[in-house]
Amino acid sequence: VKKCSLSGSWVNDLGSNMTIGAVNGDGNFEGSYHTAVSASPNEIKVSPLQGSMQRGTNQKGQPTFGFTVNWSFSDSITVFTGQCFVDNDGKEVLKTMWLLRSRVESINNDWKATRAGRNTFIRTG
Ligand SMILES: O=C1N[C@H]2[C@H](CS[C@H]2CCCCC(=O)c2ccc3ccc4cccc5ccc2c3c45)N1
Repeated sequence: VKKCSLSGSWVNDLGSNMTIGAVNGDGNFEGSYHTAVSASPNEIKVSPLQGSMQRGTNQKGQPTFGFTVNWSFSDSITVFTGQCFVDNDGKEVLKTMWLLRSRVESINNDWKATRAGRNTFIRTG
């Protein structure tokens, strides 16, 4: 099976763009994320991401991964987790789920502080 690599540039179903650098020997990587959407009143800025992917030898080249985006323009954070697939046309697709934790003023508001969702990413360029 063609290997699926996370390095490079991706766009998701919301129009957000992400660029991931080289994956090091430990399976760790860094990159940047430019979200197309936000529920924050602040202007959206490119934000750093860091993550890891599984590189077990038993992988059929379709690794699982996780990464965290620290929203540089606000006091919130998103963790993505998913898997890199090669689809039937040989295209690489990242199927992910995410949790967005927003800062809330009081523990009484903790119940409404986490949003969850899914995103699919394909390569750009
Ligand atoms: O590509 C993708 N884009 C979206 C999905 C998952 S991540 C998400 C973008 C999140 C941007 C930060 C944000 O909305 C945000 C930032 C700061 C906030 C501060 C305070 C908040 C209080 C209540 C609710 C919020 C909801 C989102 C917030 C923030 C808050 N995929």
